[in-house]
Amino acid sequence: MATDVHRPVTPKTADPAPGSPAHPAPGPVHPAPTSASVPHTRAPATAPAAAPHAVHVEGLTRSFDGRPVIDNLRLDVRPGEFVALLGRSGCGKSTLLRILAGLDRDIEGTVLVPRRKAVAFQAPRLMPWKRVWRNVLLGLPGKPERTLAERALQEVGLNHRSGAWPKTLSGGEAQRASLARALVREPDLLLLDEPFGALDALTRIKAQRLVGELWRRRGCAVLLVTHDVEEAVLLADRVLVMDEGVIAYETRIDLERPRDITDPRFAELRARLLERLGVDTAAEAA
Ligand SMILES: Nc1ncnc2c1ncn2[C@@H]1O[C@H](COP(=O)(O)OP(=O)(O)OP(=O)(O)O)[C@@H](O)[C@H]1O
Repeated sequence: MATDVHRPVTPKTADPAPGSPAHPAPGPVHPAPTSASVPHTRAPATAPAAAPHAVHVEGLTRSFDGRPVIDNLRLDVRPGEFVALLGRSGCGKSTLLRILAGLDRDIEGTVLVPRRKAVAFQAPRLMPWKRVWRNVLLGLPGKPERTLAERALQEVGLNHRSGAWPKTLSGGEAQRASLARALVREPDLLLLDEPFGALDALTRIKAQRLVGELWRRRGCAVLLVTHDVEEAVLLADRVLVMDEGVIAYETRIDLERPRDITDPRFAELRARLLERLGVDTAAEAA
């Protein structure tokens, strides 16, 4: 697995303009920083020859207006592992995901991620002037064939809308198109930022199942940012809780798949995570 090393770079890299493709193109997204552009690294930032991790983050700090939102954070994700990231609103989950995606490089510390990675956000971010299949191929180098997009669309059950305009898609379809755009990149790491947040309950369940299936079929590592504790326990091998700029708590989900939400062990894990998030489960039951 080819690995990208994200090291602190100055001057600050501009974020992509709103509406620009969210998905880093395959290949070295960030040119290796020159020594002149690496003013300080807290930890040695050399990529191991054979990366034992899909994500390796050490000493990561990201501040806004002098306030660290991420503060000396450490995180490892194994290849093929499904990790869910919970945390109260504003604790820095999306910031972490954007850093892993290479969309924010104004950081201190070391970030090692596979070169092949893709992101899907809560908003599908499709270009309205491009048909669905062209959206799927957006940002890929060369002149990729339509069939490449259609294979990915097939995987998410959307091949029949390949020639459609984005505005004619339902919310669930648009989200699946966004997933196809991620999958077409053959990612070793799939970064999902609340991808089901805007979907209605039924569509959400279907989308969760789809992501579970895709993960099993593809074998890539997944980092899913979510507010939904049940979703995290349903899908993940490991659930992390972010607080005060670090991973404050983590638990392994050893339940067999497919998971049964009526299993008392499921309920126990859910309750423990809610407690960690500061939710009073007794009040919830009342
Ligand atoms: N570009 C920015 N400039 C200034 N502050 C920012 C910027 N991006 C994020 N922040 C701040 O950093 C903190 C973390 O934001 P982030 O979006 O990562 O939180 P989050 O955990 O994903 O929240 P939510 O669950 O509500 O989406 C927030 O206080 C936010 O206001």
